[in-house]
Amino acid sequence: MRALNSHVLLIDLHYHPHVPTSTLAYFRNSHFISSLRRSPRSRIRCSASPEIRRPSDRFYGSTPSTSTSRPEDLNLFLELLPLKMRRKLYCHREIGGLIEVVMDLGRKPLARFPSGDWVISEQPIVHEDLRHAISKVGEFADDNRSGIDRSLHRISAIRNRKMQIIGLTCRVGRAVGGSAEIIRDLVEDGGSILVIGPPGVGKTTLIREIARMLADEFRKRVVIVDTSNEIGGDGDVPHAGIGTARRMQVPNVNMQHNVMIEAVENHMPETIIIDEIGTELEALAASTIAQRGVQLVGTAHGMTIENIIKNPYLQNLVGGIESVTLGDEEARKRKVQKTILERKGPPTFTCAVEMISKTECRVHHRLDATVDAILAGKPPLFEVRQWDDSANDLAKYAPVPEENLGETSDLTNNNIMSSDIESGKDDKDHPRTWSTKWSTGGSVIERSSPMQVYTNKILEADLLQVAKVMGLEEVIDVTDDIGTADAILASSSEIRQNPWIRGVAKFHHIPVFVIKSNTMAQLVKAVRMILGLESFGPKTSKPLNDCLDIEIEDDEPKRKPSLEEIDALEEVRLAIEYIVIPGGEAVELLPRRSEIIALQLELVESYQLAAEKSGTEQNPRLQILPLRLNTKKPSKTTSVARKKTSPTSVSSTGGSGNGTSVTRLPILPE
Ligand SMILES: Nc1ncnc2c1ncn2[C@@H]1O[C@H](COP(=O)(O)OP(=O)(O)OP(=O)(O)O)[C@@H](O)[C@H]1O
Repeated sequence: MRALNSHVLLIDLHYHPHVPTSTLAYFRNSHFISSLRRSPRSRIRCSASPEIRRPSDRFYGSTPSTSTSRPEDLNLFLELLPLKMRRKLYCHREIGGLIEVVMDLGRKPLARFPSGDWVISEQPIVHEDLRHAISKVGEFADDNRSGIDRSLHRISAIRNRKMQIIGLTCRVGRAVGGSAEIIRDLVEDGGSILVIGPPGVGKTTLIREIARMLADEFRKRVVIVDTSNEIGGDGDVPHAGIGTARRMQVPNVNMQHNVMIEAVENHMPETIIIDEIGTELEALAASTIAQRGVQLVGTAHGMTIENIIKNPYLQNLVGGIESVTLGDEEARKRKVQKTILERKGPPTFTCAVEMISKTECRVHHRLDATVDAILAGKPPLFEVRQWDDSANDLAKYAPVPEENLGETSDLTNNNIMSSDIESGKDDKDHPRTWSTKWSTGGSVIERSSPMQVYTNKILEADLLQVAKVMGLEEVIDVTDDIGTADAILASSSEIRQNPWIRGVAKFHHIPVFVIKSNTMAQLVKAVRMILGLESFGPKTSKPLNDCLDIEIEDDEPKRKPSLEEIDALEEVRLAIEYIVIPGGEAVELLPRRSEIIALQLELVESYQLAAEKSGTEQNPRLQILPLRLNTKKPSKTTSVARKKTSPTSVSSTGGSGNGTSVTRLPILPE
């Protein structure tokens, strides 16, 4: 059951004038930035019900969402500081958003706020200040971290070579209710979620709230593997911020992976929450857990998925990578180099969230697709989400991939959630809400349902099957009613024979997508073009009186001639250039398959010579005659064939009158 059952879901697709500044900063130097700037983006806004907002408090008011930490939690934190420093800090207007206090021996103490650092006192820290702070916290574990009993604060120590503490980083921990609203749909979906982001961006706070949400709202059996007691707080009774989730402490950091496995084996969890997966063993333990069908929510340090892919210890989290050497044929088909990188196996996590700030993130709905795209050197598709605390509003931006930009001007505002489409994801929160606008002749028809395609002499079942394989069955459908169709899909022969299709298309302002053959490859391309996932290419005829004709070209690379073909054509060339033309004699060629004979005939005709078929039905062959053809220009295919066989150029040195003789060629060198 959803806790925020009064959520309002507004689907609002339009050009959004602003991209959040911090998002832009994050994407600087990235090719995504251009697509974010240039592309029309779809925006989905989800407003949460007002109940989740509580009256803001000076201590918690400046934070996004709502802190569920108690005021005494902050008092516990401030007690770490000597009285004078405490008083000064307490008066700071941003005290509610305090992130950390840094105390280094012999240096001025610093307070870190979201707005920047602030010097608490001009008096440098002395041993006594450090001793005071240390006396208020528990023992430091072997990761040099400690906490304050029943609070979420984290105290990390810096030691000198004699192992004496000479510096402290004291981080304010707080449970922030509502901080997981930004990815509520992912949490609810039940897939495993990898959260990555730079230090201090709010990963621990986010997964703490996810743990609470899953345990309290979705009634799941949640076990937190709490390596440095950061999620559930210090002490044996966990902090209220984790709700009814259970917490397992870890005696020392090197045992984190053991405790992860132990959690699955002993406590029958449905979800395991783990902060900071950082070693190969932990990554392996995570993948073991995922294989046992347990939902996993974990964090790792890194800015982007690419960082994780490049990290040899964490690679396993995204399925691992391996280099593969392709055969010539395969490499040509895929249009890639022979040695490529590929994902080794399925990633441990279903989706990934790259945290940009406490209120912004990038969601990769399908981690496998993202990893594959990165390995193939293509931009991965993701969704940018931004939580607006003041409006209690979630905005989702889906950048259109770069390759889809630029050429779709005739079908403007073809706004589709491309990342979701690509991922084949069926968002339960907003099913069947693809909104498409076709702009035709100045009038815009708006619709909020799957694209309706009218097919002509193309099996509907074929189209639907292809859409299904592509994971796009939710966004494309077929219709019998051409008047309500968004697009027409027809074969080129049909279009030639039945010009009425164009007439109707023109009348209803519907684009016509024309395929040459009913192959899967052409249908895949057609589906992508209809949905605006692929540009139309140079062959698109511009709108003729509002009717847009889009010819779908074959992606197949032009086939190289086979050895047999080269051999047969070379035979023709030699016969013509050595015997037929200089000697004026007919030449009978070797028996060949009829397709090859057709090619030979084309080449003969390109020399403007006549030929006739001879031989038996089983062994057909061609005879080149020393007779000149009157007209016939060399065809395109023939000229290609000629190039392949390196023909010698014909010199026009004269010719005989009655059309039966040929121009003689100079004698060729031996
Ligand atoms: N949504 C939020 N609203 C207000 N404060 C937040 C929010 N998320 C995190 N914080 C604060 O930001 C600071 C850093 O948060 P957190 O410890 O969760 O970051 P982190 O990414 O886990 O850091 P690290 O990687 O160093 O462990 C903490 O003081 C925390 O209270």
